[in-house]
Amino acid sequence: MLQAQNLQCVRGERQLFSHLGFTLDAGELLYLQGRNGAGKTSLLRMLVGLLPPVAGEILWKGSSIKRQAENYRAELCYLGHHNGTKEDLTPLENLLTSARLHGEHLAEDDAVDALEQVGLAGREDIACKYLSQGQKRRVALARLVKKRCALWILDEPFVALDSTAVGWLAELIGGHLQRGGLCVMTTHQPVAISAGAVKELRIGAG
Ligand SMILES: Nc1ncnc2c1ncn2[C@@H]1O[C@H](COP(=O)(O)OP(=O)(O)OP(=O)(O)O)[C@@H](O)[C@H]1O
Repeated sequence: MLQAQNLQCVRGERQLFSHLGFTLDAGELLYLQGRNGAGKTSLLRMLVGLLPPVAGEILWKGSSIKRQAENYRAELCYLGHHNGTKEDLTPLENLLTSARLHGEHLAEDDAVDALEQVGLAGREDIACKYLSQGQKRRVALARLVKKRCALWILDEPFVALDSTAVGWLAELIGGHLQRGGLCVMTTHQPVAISAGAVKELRIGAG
């Protein structure tokens, strides 16, 4: 369903990778690996269409993501390095605003339920600037709970989470894969996720 063909990435003066390719099918998880600065985030940004490759092509369901940008965006959920939460808004406002910006319908009850599932019950109405780093990460992750999209692209999703939240997120990703979803992610922490097929791709040397 997701194919990367012959990708080349250059940032500044440096070529980070070239001739990079993989295929990922329904129910599969791809771990991107590599040292700091190897180009993992750059590849994720390419996969979501935010960074055009110097060469190569990314295909979703057999056709270039450039030719179906809107459809493709509707089928993916990207969680970047940064949480993308607005500090002055509450977790509930953040979740509802993010859904609206992405053209999704999210009922307030469902948003409250998502926040409860990520362990933020009782914190829904406090401005995010008063939350801890791990709680802010949980606000960002709450987006994954209700959004039913096929492809999850996650950049270091476990960062700042305590062990309970790491276990919860591993189960959430496992459930997504069991329902036939796909996931590409980077992590420097080895986390056990039950998935049909786990693929690994190492970027750069070392
Ligand atoms: N906008 C930019 N202009 C120039 N160079 C950039 C830009 N963004 C990133 N880089 C460089 O590209 C390289 C790869 O960065 P990237 O964030 O993709 O690495 P990474 O593998 O995700 O690293 P980490 O494990 O530390 O998160 C780094 O050397 C970085 O400095």
